[in-house]
Amino acid sequence: MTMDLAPGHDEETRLAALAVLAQQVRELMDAVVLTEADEDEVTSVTAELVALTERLNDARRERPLMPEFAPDGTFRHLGNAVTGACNPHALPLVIEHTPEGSQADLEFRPTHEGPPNSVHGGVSAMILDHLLGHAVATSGRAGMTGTLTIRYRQPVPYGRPVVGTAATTRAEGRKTWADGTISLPDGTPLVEATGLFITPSLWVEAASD
Ligand SMILES: CCCCCCCCCC(=O)SCCNC(=O)CCNC(=O)[C@H](O)C(C)(C)COP(=O)(O)OP(=O)(O)OC[C@H]1O[C@@H](n2cnc3c(N)ncnc32)[C@H](O)[C@@H]1OP(=O)(O)O
Repeated sequence: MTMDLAPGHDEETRLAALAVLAQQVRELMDAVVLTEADEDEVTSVTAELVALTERLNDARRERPLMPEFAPDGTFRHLGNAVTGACNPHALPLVIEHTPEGSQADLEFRPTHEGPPNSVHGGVSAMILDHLLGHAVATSGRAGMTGTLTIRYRQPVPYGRPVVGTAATTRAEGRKTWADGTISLPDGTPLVEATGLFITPSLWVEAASD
């Protein structure tokens, strides 16, 4: 089912409300991984969540929100798993375009736990994949990740600020390479990444049609 809005409904207001819902679901997910509630309480909460899930599914889209330009002209992808304000899976990452490349202040959550008390390596890799891809895209050479190499130097904490950065390093034909890091605010590197991004032949063919 598609989400047809009632006439006069302000879509931006609805999306803002959806972003608040997504944030509440992030809080809910942390509550789930941290709760010590007893079995009856857990079962009771689950029943309420089943009902809430059904209410949302009464007006279900076929797919998450697509990339688009917001009314103020900024690019956004509200359904994205890394940056989407309307996707509870996303932190969401807010990426700044800097003279060097891309940067984001971020704070992981208890739901990102991998090894006890630190962030799962796959989650760090996902964030770096996106940051590198953003740096490549904003250099004007958008592409898909071909390879991503990660070096885990120190465990990444959750519940405290860390910084993600990325920048392109070289380009050759449809290939662009980028490096990035997740670091402590004092610059101590925790995770380093190098990626190869390839502008798909399909995109090049579509652009020349
Ligand atoms: C502002 C917005 C910011 C958005 C940021 C988003 C960041 C998120 C990025 C992602 O996570 S993307 C999702 C993960 N990646 C994928 O799903 C990619 C899946 N693979 C493909 O779609 C295609 O294989 C690919 C586009 C990578 C390449 O297809 P092509 O048909 O364009 O490649 P082609 O076969 O013509 O090969 C071109 C060159 O690339 C090389 N190549 C292809 N795939 C490769 C690969 N995977 N790794 C390394 N090299 C590769 C290939 O050998 C060749 O090298 P040479 O020119 O030197 O001969």
